[in-house]
Amino acid sequence: MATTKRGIVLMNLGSPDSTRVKDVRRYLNEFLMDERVIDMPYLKRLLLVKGIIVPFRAPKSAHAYSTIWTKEGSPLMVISKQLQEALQKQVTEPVALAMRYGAPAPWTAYDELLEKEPGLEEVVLVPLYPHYAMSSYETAVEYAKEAHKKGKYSFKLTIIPPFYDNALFLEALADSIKPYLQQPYDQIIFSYHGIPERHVQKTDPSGTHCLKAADCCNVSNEAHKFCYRHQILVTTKKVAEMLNIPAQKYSYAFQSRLGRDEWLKPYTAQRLTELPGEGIKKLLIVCPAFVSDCLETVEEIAIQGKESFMQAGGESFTLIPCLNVHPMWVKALAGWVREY
Ligand SMILES: C=CC1=C(C)c2cc3[nH]c(cc4nc(cc5[nH]c(cc1n2)c(C)c5CCC(=O)O)C(CCC(=O)O)=C4C)c(C)c3C=C
Ligand SMILES: [Fe+2]
Ligand SMILES: [Fe+2]
Repeated sequence: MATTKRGIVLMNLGSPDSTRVKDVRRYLNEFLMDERVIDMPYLKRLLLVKGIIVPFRAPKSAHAYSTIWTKEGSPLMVISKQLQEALQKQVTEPVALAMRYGAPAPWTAYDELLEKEPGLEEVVLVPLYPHYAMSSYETAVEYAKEAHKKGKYSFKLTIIPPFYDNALFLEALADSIKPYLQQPYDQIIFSYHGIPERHVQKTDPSGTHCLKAADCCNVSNEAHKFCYRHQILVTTKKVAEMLNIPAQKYSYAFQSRLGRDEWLKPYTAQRLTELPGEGIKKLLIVCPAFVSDCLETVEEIAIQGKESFMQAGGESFTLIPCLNVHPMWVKALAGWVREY
């Protein structure tokens, strides 16, 4: 029986090349000039990003990165490479890594696979995002498709869909949280990267359901295939059920807001200052929109978030690590690649 010669590309977001302001500026310019991240007409976006956001943000972000940077690079890059190596041990197909911003670009990953497997017939692309958002999953997929088309590669590109409700992902996530539930806690927050509310409406193909219909995310609808809010609610509810966490002991919130637009609510930063006043003094926090620890978990939550929670009267604050190279997560990836 002839088998297809396949390769795998794991695709994550990417980090700056270093913590130097110049490198962070270049990274932020590429990231925020993405029309799926800052969805404005080109000239308006250019003025806002290059004239206002990046000049102010780059030095601050560079400092934030410097507090979490390791000898090998940013946590996101280091962990993504570890994941690539761990998956490579489980599958016979060559595995490469690509990033949406910065290096390695998708074409570098394609070329690397072709070098290892010259007769490559199919590449399975795994965007490392459990949930659909135009600013994460969609932009990564479109970028990888564009690179495939421009490079006139002859192999077929197969793309793994968002896996927010996939049993293997949920089981791995639940397993990673479980040991932390042994310690005394008042509540566990599922904190997801936020997005502007406008983005949720933009990805609704009907234009009439998301954030328009009553209780939209809990009423079955075609739009949920692209609805970030619906998908994070499903992940939260299913994991809480799997771990028997009672309703009053868990909640969800959205972090990393940028700018003044309305983003999905509640905001994690605000909840962290309110919770101690509501009697929630011992907090667990998990960030399931990220499969690898990164600036947004290690700096924003574990450093800044902890500080504001403790200053508001909190007693204990524990960040549960992302899936990173959890054996069940690596196994899940290997299984999907076999299945697709
Ligand atoms: C989980 C998926 C992500 C979504 C959705 C997302 C949306 C989104 N992000 C910004 C702006 C920034 N995000 C930044 C960092 C960052 N974002 C994600 C993931 C998602 N972003 C990750 C994994 C990271 C960490 C990268 C790392 O190197 O560790 C940053 C850069 C850092 C900073 O200056 O804060 C920005 C800027 C917007 C505007 C947005 C939706 C519109
Ligand atoms: Fe982000
Ligand atoms: Fe929805």
